[in-house]
Amino acid sequence: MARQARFETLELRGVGRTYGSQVALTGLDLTVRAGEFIALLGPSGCGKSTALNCLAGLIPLTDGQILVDGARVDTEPAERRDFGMVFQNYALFPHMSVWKNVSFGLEMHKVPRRDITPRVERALDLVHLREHARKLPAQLSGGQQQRVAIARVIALEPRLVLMDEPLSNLDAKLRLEMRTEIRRLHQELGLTTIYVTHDQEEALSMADRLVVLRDGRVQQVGTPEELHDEPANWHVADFMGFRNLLEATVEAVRDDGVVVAAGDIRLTGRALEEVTAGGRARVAIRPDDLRIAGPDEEPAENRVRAVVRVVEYRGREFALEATLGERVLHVRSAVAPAVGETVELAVDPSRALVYRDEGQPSQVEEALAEATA
Ligand SMILES: Nc1ncnc2c1ncn2[C@@H]1O[C@H](COP(=O)(O)OP(=O)(O)OP(=O)(O)O)[C@@H](O)[C@H]1O
Repeated sequence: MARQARFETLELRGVGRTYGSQVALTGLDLTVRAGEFIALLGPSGCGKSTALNCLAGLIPLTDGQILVDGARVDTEPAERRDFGMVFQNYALFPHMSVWKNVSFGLEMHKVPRRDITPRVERALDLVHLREHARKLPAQLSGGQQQRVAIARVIALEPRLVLMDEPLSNLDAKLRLEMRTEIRRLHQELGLTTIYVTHDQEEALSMADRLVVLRDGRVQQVGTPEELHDEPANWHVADFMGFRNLLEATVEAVRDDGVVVAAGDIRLTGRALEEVTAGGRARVAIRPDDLRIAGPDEEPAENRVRAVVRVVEYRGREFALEATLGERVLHVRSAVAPAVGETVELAVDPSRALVYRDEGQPSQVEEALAEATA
């Protein structure tokens, strides 16, 4: 098959997929620009693999359209889309050498013989595997196998690269190395990439834009900074590492902030969704935005007195858990108080994000409920 020209835009319009009465994905709208690195992010079962497989043409859509530069591709079979896929389990041919694994796709695509050798060489060079070309996949480490899978896709020069949790079978150190490697390849080759992961750090460090999914629906699309600083709702905040999610009642909505009460705690925060006095809310605070304040430090507002229960050393700082009645607060701190000590925790009102609460449990609460069931 002849290579198709790179595109300007890839558009998903109302893409959905149901399995009987089970909605795996619904109403996915997204416009991807040429050269972008997009991460589809969300917890297990949120529909990210479904979205990727719909794009790849491995499963048909039940709703919506996929367009490349305005022309529909969702009606085309997978092999006509010119999209390349890197799978979680590498999906290498075990009986073929590294070289053959990479050249095979080119042969299948009827690339002229004289072009195959330079393309395989270049792809293997890019992933630093040239000297392993004669080996079989079983003679390689997991990281090297994943590099072969990536080389195979690079050699095909597809107009879109799809990656489904490509690093989840690697150990932590290799995962970090391969993150940088994939990012470097993306920058060097400018391949438009859609990358599925449940790891928010991975997504934040690699992607130009992130799409956060939950229960098959898009929650937010934004740059890493946008998602990090201003999650659209408390579920996104939950997923983005705001470990403190206090259930609260809105006391007052003022120009300079929203006053909320969570048991004995009273805080002024910044509303990122419309909230009304008397309504339920969730206050989301990152562990590194809760700081231990000195007794005479000004201002004295936005303070919580809590008892330190756990102190864990984490390299340059400490991860603390402090309790206040039933509540547990997670704090990142440069200093380590003693276990049992009472501390004053302070949060800047702009860093206490206030959201509407419809009463669903958070990830942690769900996990606790499952564990005690
Ligand atoms: N073949 C299928 N038949 C029925 N339901 C399915 C099928 N494939 C997926 N689902 C359901 O669709 C929902 C989304 O699944 P999907 O695999 O896309 O999630 P995911 O976010 O990729 O999760 P994971 O990270 O665990 O792979 C889930 O509730 C899943 O059970």
